[in-house]
Amino acid sequence: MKITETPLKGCYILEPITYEDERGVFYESYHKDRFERSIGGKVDFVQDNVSISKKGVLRGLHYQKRDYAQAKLVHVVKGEVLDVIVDIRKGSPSFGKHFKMKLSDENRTSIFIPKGMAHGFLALTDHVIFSYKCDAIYNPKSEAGILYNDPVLDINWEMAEDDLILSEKDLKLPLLKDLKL
Ligand SMILES: Cc1cn([C@H]2C[C@H](O)[C@@H](COP(=O)(O)OP(=O)(O)O[C@H]3O[C@@H](C)C(=O)[C@@H](O)[C@H]3O)O2)c(=O)[nH]c1=O
Repeated sequence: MKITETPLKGCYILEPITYEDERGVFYESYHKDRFERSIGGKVDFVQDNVSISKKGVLRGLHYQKRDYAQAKLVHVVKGEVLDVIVDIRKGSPSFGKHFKMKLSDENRTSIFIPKGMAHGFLALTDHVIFSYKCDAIYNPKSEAGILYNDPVLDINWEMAEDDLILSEKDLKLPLLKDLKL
């Protein structure tokens, strides 16, 4: 596994070794020991999630507050997404900055997102299967988020606004400046 730290401290890109033969492909999507050695710390994942999205679906930007803050290990099983991570850690030198990257079933790359980040992704293909591990359980009362097109974040989603599909909930998310962090 190749690991590279992104410009957001503690947020890593993980590229697995893949094995291809006449049957297809094999790779380890998660290996606890190697993963923890690579990031230099322990993470106790307690929930695995899968979402399936049509092309143009934008989910985000989400985080859970305080005691339910989640670190995530995200990965695309099928299709391609533009994955976006925003640093909302108070006092962080990269506060308000984002990192984005395409994740797909071709690059087979995962991103480790530490606690204190907001996360979202845009499905670039139909029937995207997005899979991720979380180190804190889902808690609806702790759910929070930031509006995907908050001008302060200046995220280029690389798709026409008219083609984006968002939930009612995500369209009503607040701006970064209005969050109580
Ligand atoms: C996230 C989540 C949702 N749900 C339920 C609540 C709701 O009825 C339905 C759909 O929820 P949402 O619309 O919040 O799903 P979604 O927009 O896919 O939410 C996810 O977005 C990405 C970007 C993330 O980073 C995740 O942490 C998560 O917030 O699933 C759970 O039961 N458990 C969970 O862990």
